[in-house]
Amino acid sequence: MSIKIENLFYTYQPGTPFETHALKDVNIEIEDGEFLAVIGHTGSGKSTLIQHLNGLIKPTQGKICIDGSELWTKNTSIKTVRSKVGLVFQYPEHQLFEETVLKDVSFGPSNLGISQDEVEKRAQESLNVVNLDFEAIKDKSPFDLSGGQKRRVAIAGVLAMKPSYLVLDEPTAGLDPKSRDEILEQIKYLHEKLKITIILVSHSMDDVAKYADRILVMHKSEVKMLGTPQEVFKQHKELQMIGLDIPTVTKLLYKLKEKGLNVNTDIINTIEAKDEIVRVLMKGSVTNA
Ligand SMILES: Nc1ncnc2c1ncn2[C@@H]1O[C@H](COP(=O)(O)OP(=O)(O)OP(=O)(O)O)[C@@H](O)[C@H]1O
Repeated sequence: MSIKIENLFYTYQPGTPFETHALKDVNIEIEDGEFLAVIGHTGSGKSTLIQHLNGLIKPTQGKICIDGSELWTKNTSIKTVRSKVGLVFQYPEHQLFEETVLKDVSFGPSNLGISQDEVEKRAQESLNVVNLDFEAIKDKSPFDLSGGQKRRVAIAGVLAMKPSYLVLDEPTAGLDPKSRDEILEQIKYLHEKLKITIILVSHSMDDVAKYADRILVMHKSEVKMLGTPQEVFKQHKELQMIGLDIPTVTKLLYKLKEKGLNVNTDIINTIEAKDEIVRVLMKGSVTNA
């Protein structure tokens, strides 16, 4: 059981002046039970990547298999995929629209063809999992809740579908530090106790290092690194050197060459010298997906 992504490319608005290659040749496998964090600068392709996982967007090229079933083929129903892979968007509370919390959390499961009792049972369980008191909150309007509570109600709505994979796009964005820690601890609980596979997009290296089994680093639409937090951090320290000025990078290029590494010194004193440093440092030390 796993999510397998092969040769995935995605282009927004192809053939127009606004054409953007948001994903280029992404190949990764996410194992059942794993906690994978996805990090990268803004615009690096993180959201585009995760929206492919539950069939929200269709690849321009390449394929995605969920537990062996290939998406976008006639044998795989999108409805089944969406119940297996739950997606929590950035600012999910903006999608709360029912009059009561209970109705909102019940919305997803009530479309699964299960009994009303089962729907309510799932809503109750999911609200408990995200630390909200079912009786106290079920009849409240979602609009009367705090920011952190709204976020938890939105996550409960996805959990009520009983997904095997939970994909969260920056679930802590805009929250205060206390609410952020609470949400991350709840995600940890879902992973450890309920054995849900977690795919978490985050901007915070510190947060992901604490919780993730592996970290996927996206950079300019490509997978830059994929490894354990230790591997990625070791590399990240080295990569911080690209923030250095060009004369320093130039000195570094020569030093690396002296060490016997295969370095192209023809590009000294250019901006490309920084890319060369990255290439040399990256080579061989981290699994490139
Ligand atoms: N609907 C769209 N139409 C055109 N281009 C888009 C669209 N959505 C995203 N893009 C572009 O695709 C690239 C990848 O965007 P994406 O949102 O996947 O990045 P991201 O890493 O999730 O960024 P952020 O951290 O800011 O959410 C960016 O260049 C972005 O401007």
